[in-house]
Amino acid sequence: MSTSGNKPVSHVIFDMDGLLLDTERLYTVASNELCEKYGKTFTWEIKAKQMGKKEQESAKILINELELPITVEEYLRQMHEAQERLFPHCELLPGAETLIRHLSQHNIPIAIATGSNKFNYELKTRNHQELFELFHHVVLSSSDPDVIHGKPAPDCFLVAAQRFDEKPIPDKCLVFEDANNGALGAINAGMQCIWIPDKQADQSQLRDKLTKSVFHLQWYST
Ligand SMILES: O=c1[nH]cc([C@@H]2O[C@H](COP(=O)(O)O)[C@@H](O)[C@H]2O)c(=O)[nH]1
Ligand SMILES: [Mg+2]
Repeated sequence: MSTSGNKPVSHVIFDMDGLLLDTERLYTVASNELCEKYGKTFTWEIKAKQMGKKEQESAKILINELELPITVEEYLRQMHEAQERLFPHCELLPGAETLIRHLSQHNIPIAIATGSNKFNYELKTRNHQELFELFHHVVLSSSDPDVIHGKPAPDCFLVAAQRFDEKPIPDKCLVFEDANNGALGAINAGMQCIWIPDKQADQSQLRDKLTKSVFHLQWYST
């Protein structure tokens, strides 16, 4: 398998939120609800800083940016309450299922590297279990002791590569990401990256560093 003008890849690592699952929209619903309680406005600029981070890091960003009068623990308690209500209904994003099944049928090893934790992973994948079983492994940055720093650090991608049986070098791994932090993390890991950003993302930061940038995973579905 190769991507045009780039090095051949043997293993594929997927981000999860906003890439495979339509959960970024739900994080926004939960964050809006929380911010409104304190008379504050949640913005895309703040969200972009949070995306892909481990949840403790992400909590600190929002609390500091909006000077919320709550602790990280209280923020997480309120967010988990909203997420328990919202995530079990999340849908797959267009093209995700076709691409996952295509790679799996062709015996290309696939894994997930997400900023999420175990609790949220179970909520988000509850209705998609058969599909998520096709992944060789899943790295949950917020619950995994081997992931010290969240994206844009390379940690979760390097851990994901090491957990494939073949332990591929980073060069041979291709990452699909939606978040700026995630795409930077993949590049920092020395991997190739296809960036599928939200339409609101600031693209100037990343364009020249990436293997490819597209607006839809469906673009890759055969
Ligand atoms: O609006 C938000 N989006 C995303 C996150 C963080 O990003 C992670 C999702 O990362 P990824 O895209 O790597 O799966 C979530 O678990 C959460 O920690 C967040 O806090 N708020
Ligand atoms: Mg994402």
